[in-house]
Parts: sequence; C-alpha cells; structure tokens
Amino acid sequence: METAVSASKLPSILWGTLIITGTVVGAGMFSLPVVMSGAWFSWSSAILLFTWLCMLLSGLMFLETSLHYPRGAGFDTLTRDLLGQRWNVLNGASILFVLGILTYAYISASGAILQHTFAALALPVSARAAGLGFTLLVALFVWLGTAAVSRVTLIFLGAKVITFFLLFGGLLGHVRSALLFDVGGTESHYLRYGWMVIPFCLASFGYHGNISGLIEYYRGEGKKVARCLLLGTVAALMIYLVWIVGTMGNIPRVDFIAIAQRGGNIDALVDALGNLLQSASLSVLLTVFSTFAVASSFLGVTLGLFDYLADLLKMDNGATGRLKTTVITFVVPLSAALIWPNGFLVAIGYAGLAATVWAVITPALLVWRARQRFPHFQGWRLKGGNLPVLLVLLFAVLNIIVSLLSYADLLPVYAR
Ligand SMILES: N[C@@H](Cc1ccccc1)C(=O)O
Repeated sequence: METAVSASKLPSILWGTLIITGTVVGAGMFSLPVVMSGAWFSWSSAILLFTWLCMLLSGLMFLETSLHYPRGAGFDTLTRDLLGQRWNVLNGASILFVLGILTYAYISASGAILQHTFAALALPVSARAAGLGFTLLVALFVWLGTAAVSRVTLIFLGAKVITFFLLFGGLLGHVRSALLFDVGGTESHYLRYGWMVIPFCLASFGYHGNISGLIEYYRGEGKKVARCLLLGTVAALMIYLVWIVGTMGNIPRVDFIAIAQRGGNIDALVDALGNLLQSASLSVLLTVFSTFAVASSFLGVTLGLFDYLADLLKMDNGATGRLKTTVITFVVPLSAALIWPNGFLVAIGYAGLAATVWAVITPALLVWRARQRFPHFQGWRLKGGNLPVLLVLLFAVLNIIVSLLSYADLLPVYAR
C-alpha cells in the first residue's frame, strides 16, 4: 500500500503553473495597451500589480474554501452550501455572462486579426466573414470534444509561447524610454485616467474557474495548488509587464487615440506597431503571435462555456446532444459579433464588471463563511486573518463603482 501511494507521485507544480498561466493570459491582454494609454506606463503598472495581488488572494480564498469539500466540488456546490441558493443563482449568472461575452470578444478579435493576416497575404476578406469562418472551425473542435480541443490548444499554446519570446525579444530591443515615460508629452495628468483601467486588469487576471480542476489534479494537496496559483499568476504578471513595455515603449501615447478610434481591436494595435517597427520580420511575428494567442484562448473559453451549458441544461454527451449544445454555445455570441463587429473593448470591460461577482466577491464571502463554519480546520489556510478578505472586498467595491461611473460617462477617457 505504502509503495502504491509513493509510486503514484503528484504531478510537478510546473504543469499546474502552466494551466493557470494559460487561462489567465488571453483576450484581456490585448485590451490593456489601449485602455492604459491615458494613465500610461507608471500608473498602469502600479494598478496592474495591485489587481494581481487581489486576484491572487481571491483565488487562494476559493482554494481554502474548496478544501473543506470533496474533491471536484466547484463554484455551484460551494456557493449553494455556504451562501445560499439566491447568491448561487446570481453567481451562476455572472459566470455565464463572462464566458458568453468573452466568446463574443474572441469572435470579434479573431475576425479582425484574420482579416489583417489575409490582407498581408493580399487576400481581401471582410472581418465578418473571417470571424464567421473561424468561429465555425472552433465550433467544430468544441463539438468533437475535450480531447480534440486539448491537443489543438497544446499546438496553439506552443506556437504562442515561441512567437511571444521571439517577438518580445525584438520589441524590447526597440523600446525607447522617452516614450515609456512620455517625456515629450504635453499632458501631465495621468492618474485621473487610471480608474477606468481597473476592470480591464481584473478581466485580464480572471482564472478562477480552473481552480477546482487543479485541486483534483493535485488530489487535494492545498499547498501545491496554492504554489501553482502564485507562480502561474506571477508568470502572467511578467508577461503583461513585458507586453506593456513592448507596446508603450514603441507606440507614442498620442497614437493610441487613433487606435481606439478604430474600435481598439487587435488589428489596429498590430497595424500601429507594425508601421512603427519598420521591420518586416517583426510584423509577421506579431501577426502570427496574435493569431495563435487569440485562437488558443478562444478554444479554452468556449469549451468552458460548452461544459457549463451542457451541465446547466442537462444535455446528453452523444453526437446530437453535443451538436445542440454547440449551437446554443455559439449562436448568441456569434450573432452579436455579426451585428456589432467592433465591440471588443466594451466587451472586456463588461467581463471585468461581471467577473467581480464570481471571481472576487464570492471567494471572499465563501472563505469568511467557511471559517465560521469549520473553525478547527487543520489543512492549508491563507494567512493574514480577515485583512485579505477585507482588501479583496474593497477591491470589488472599487471595481463596481468605477465601472458604473464609466458607463455613466463620468470618468475621464483619454482614447476612445
Ligand atoms: N483572463 C482571461 C479572461 C478570463 C476572465 C475570467 C475568467 C476566465 C478567463 C483573459 O485575459 O482573456
């Protein structure tokens, strides 16, 4: 028995770290340079760092709560048991909304980036047609199932990582510190543009749907999972910092106004960078990187939405059942993308607001209730008592206020 246990060793924390980094880094990243252009580099980095801390803490709170329950128990079980059915319905609705609006964002992003790629190959297609075609392809993989998706995702993820390093090696070499610190800028107010950045940073650090899976993967070993959350989010933070240094150190702040006017979508950003770099190989890399980056996260999020809907609607897992679920998964986001192809930035902002419920408030409330209900727990615990819980709740309130003010047009916007 002893040998059997030690023979099946737990997987290395490297894999868990990769899973977390893979989920965290996605569409949100492409919204950052544009929405951060008002607050610019220094303030935006500070806001990014603060958001990272709060999102890591909320993830650890969800982890601590999960350890009181059988392995595999997810948001639904925990929330219903500790916070009641009413909050559980609200929480479920916010999960569904975030996955749905992210699917929309990916369709609009993939249309724009593929149109750009085809144009570079002298093949004119419309963004709508490209988005539609690509979405049907993704839908096919989702219909085929998790095994197909995980293989394709692995290939895309590999391509994404390799092109990221090649590209940013190149981009960082071109960074000019005068641009990064906006030395010649005519405006000295940066912080007032910082508020509206917060929900976008929140969306960019969302990963909380993957924690239950990871607990199962490490067979309830809380300390290992906590390490993966820490390392995985730190890796994402590093990637984001390199990304904003690479973009803000190459594109002058004023140029972002024109990028935002083109809908703030990825193609406009890629265009601006490509023009400034004057390097054909870097432009190609940039296009390849953005295509793979969008494709890999697109598959991950839509598979999440598919599973969630299949479970919610109790759909069967046969070919016809899966086909029905696939249609339900894509029909609303795809129709929205065909009607409004330029809503990428707006969608990420809404995702940030909705994710505040399930990725920030719910984990804080869960851990607070769980500590009352199981006061003598011996397993892994987040240190610091109520202080982190309070910090995370304050962060949630700040996000809600900022989002509402922003929708009421009461916050200064630099580029729109
Ligand atoms: N962090 C992901 C989005 C996401 C949000 C919330 C949960 C899961 C994923 C991105 O940047 O695209």
